[in-house]
Amino acid sequence: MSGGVDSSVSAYLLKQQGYQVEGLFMKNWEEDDDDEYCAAAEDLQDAQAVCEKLGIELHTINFAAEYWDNVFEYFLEEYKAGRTPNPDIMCNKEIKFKAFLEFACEDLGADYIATGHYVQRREHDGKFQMIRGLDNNKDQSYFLYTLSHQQVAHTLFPVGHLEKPEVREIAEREGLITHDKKDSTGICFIGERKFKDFLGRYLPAQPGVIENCEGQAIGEHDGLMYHTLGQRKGLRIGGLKDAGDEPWYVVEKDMKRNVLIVGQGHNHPRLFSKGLIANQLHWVDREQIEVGKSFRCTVKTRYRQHDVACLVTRVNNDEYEIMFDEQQSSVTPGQSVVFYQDDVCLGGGIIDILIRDFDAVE
Ligand SMILES: Nc1ncnc2c1ncn2[C@@H]1O[C@H](COP(=O)(O)OP(=O)(O)OP(=O)(O)O)[C@@H](O)[C@H]1O
Repeated sequence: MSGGVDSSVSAYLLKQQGYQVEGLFMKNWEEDDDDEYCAAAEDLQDAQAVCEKLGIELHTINFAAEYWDNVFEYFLEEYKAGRTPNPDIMCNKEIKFKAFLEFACEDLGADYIATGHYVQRREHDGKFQMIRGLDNNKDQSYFLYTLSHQQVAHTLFPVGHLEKPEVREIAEREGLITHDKKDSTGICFIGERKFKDFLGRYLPAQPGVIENCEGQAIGEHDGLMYHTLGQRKGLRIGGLKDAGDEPWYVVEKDMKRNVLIVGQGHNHPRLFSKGLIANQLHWVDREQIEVGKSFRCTVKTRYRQHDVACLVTRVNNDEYEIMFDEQQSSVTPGQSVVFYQDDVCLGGGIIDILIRDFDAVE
């Protein structure tokens, strides 16, 4: 229980269904002097209030050391390498569905864990598949592709077949104080504080030049790690004659020269990829395919993106090539590519290399 509305209603629904329910609140981040930004204490109080209302016990556990070693260090390494990681996906893999699941089953004697994620599961040929959440707007399967079918088999998703407004209505009707609590946004350990200040505390920033695609210096950046491909906001560009009003977008991070390369207009050709190479593949319940073999499915290269049809080919033991039917804008190394067959989440991997027309020309 996170102290949010989705896990509160999940606990309520399971109790209604006759399960013996207990709450588990985890703490993953030790606050520092900046703790005005950390809502953990308030979240714990809310989880406690909901458990009291439901008449269930609340346990707490601290996974801050595991989180630091397995999620936060990966997050910093990726930024250092010029990539844009997704720590929530790593947190699900290493913490929620590993340390947390093990603790619940082994130490608390649970048969299942349940979370307030908007996904569903379905038994198929004796295995559990992960299905998109019914509420298209909230579907969280993108963040859960690292789960195995055994982990899915041990997890209940009580709100996955509901729309978010229904979940809030249930919470209000049942007098749960979390009913109107705002959805969490952004990276949990950064919270509402400024991303740039936060990252700057852990990684040295190296200021440099911004160039246009013709190699002309047109601005300055405070560090490549503060920028991501496709980004528009926060670029300091100036003094360019006849540039017009169209906004500028990051199209490349030249790590060797510490130069940020930008292109003008949201249709700039260098923003588009026709495919990508992914590694660190995980399959929820699909058999591994042989090297050289292909299959068709749809993918998302970012949360809240429409699926795009593609051909997936296993290139070697570790790498897969994904070629889109239609070019995609702002695909970003370090983010995840997630595979679907209709509503079934097949699995996913980490985007390593982009396949773009202009790369071949250069
Ligand atoms: N600190 C925590 N302790 C225990 N469980 C957590 C914690 N944070 C998240 N979870 C579990 O993971 C689920 C998804 O977490 P996420 O951060 O995406 O929150 P959310 O979708 O806003 O859900 P909620 O409304 O329950 O906070 C939660 O519903 C909860 O079951």
